[in-house]
Parts: sequence; structure tokens; C-alpha cells
Amino acid sequence: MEEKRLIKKAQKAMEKAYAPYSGFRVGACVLTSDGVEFTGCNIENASYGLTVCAERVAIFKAYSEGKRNIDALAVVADIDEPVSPCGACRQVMLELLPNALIILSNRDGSKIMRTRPEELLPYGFKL
Ligand SMILES: O=c1ccn([C@H]2C[C@H](O)[C@@H](CO)O2)c(=O)[nH]1
Ligand SMILES: [Zn+2]
Repeated sequence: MEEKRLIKKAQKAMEKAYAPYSGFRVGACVLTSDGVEFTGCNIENASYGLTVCAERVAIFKAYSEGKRNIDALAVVADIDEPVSPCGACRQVMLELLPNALIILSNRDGSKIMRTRPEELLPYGFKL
């Protein structure tokens, strides 16, 4: 099943998280309409505000390779409950993958929430 594979890839990407400050490890995987997948992990910095979330790394990898049609995004964190994406990522999702299925899960993939960018960020800012 596609959803399970995306979660597995996000879990694998989570192992690469660079999170020495928060210790909060996150992984993500996007699926493009032509079946290509891009993974990401969170990458922190001593200048804390420069940190980039796992979701945005995966989304930006897809866009930077010319893949703008994203059908699904899976995000997992090393916690018991499904991860809740930050406000910045919600804003990015709304603009870059407005119609994608957003799959949120926990460390072992045992709990899954399914949502959409519009539901994660109602009345979001758009130009
Ligand atoms: O959905 C989320 C939530 C948090 N983080 C990262 C940012 C930071 O490195 C750490 C703690 O906020 O987790 C993500 O990558 N994705
Ligand atoms: Zn974020």
C-alpha cells in the first residue's frame, strides 16, 4: 500500500535528522504525480531560527527537481502520537501542494491521521 510505503520512507529519513538542540527527530516523504518520491529530515542550526523542518526539506527537494505535482506527503516524528506540522510548514503546504493528501504518523507508524493543507490551515494567506 502506497501510504505504508511513504510512512516507511519517512521513518527511514527520520534516522538522518540533524537535531542536536531539540532532540526531536522528524522525517518526511513526498510522492509526485509521476511516482517519484523525495524524502527529508529536519536540519537544525546553532542559530535556532535557521532550522528547516523535515516537511519543507522534502517539498523543496521535489520543487528544486522540477516536480511540482505532489499527490501525497507523509510526516513522522519519534513520538507516540502523530506529528503536528508547524505553522510555517502549513503555509508552505497550502501554496506548494494545495491538493495533496497529508499523512501524519508516529514513530512506529501505528497511528495515522489523514488531512489536507486547507484543513491544516483554514483561511491561510494567499496572494
Ligand atoms: O512537523 C514538524 C515539527 C517540528 N519539526 C522540527 C523542527 C525542529 O528541528 C524540531 C523541534 O521543533 O522539530 C519538523 O521538522 N517538523
Ligand atoms: Zn515545520
